[in-house]
Amino acid sequence: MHFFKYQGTGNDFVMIDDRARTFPAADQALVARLCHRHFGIGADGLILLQTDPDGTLRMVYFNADGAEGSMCGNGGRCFVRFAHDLGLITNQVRFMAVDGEHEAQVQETDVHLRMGDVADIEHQAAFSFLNTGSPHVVQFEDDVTSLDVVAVGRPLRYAAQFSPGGTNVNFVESGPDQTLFVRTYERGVEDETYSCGTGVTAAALVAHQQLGLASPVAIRTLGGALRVAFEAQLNGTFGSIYLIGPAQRVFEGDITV
Ligand SMILES: N[C@H](CCC[C@H](N)C(=O)O)C(=O)O
Repeated sequence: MHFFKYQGTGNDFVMIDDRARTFPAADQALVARLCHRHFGIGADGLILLQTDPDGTLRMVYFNADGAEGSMCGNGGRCFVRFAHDLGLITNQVRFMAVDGEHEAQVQETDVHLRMGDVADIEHQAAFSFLNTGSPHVVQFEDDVTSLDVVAVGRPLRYAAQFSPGGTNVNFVESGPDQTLFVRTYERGVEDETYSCGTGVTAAALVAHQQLGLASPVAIRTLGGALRVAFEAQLNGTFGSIYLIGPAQRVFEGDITV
């Protein structure tokens, strides 16, 4: 099986050109093995690039555990780069994903990916909860650098109030220059990843509401820098949300399945 490997701020994905629709998408064990860092290629997730009969590009995303996931922002940026590298698109594209249609632009090394509008942010005492294509807890911390993200994140990921689906968990530190530092525990990977696109999007929107940060919000992750641009409406909803940052091919190869 031929594959490509992409990464966007260190969130890495096995990318398969599945326009022939031959990939056995129901085989969770296969997807999990391809993503495994010791028995497979190694990735946080796997993405199929498909085309519908009417020519629409379609992104199908699986978490590293092999189950089909909800929307993946960094994966979406890598998907756009992949379609561009294959010569399927110019610098502007529309594609379908699990949460609906997305529009994106390729601008040099960056991909600007439009995310779905966000209507509801639930603020609780310790954290906020919202869905940016995937569900996210956003919790502010004074010192995110030395936080044990897995130890603190995992109980929230499995907390009864988010069952049965669970949630991703983001720890956010607000820096002196209006930038955020975000570390994320990702469900479906069940570990910290270097960056999570829907997670930093969630962090930026909460930081706008709670800290007054203006669009575009600059965010640092373990895997690099991202920006989130948005239009905040007076009624507390958000539109024209863009996740902006680099996405690149790392290597390609063949694996025996
Ligand atoms: N890394 C992804 C998020 C994947 C979401 C997934 N972990 C889930 O909620 O099942 C991102 O860049 O947005």
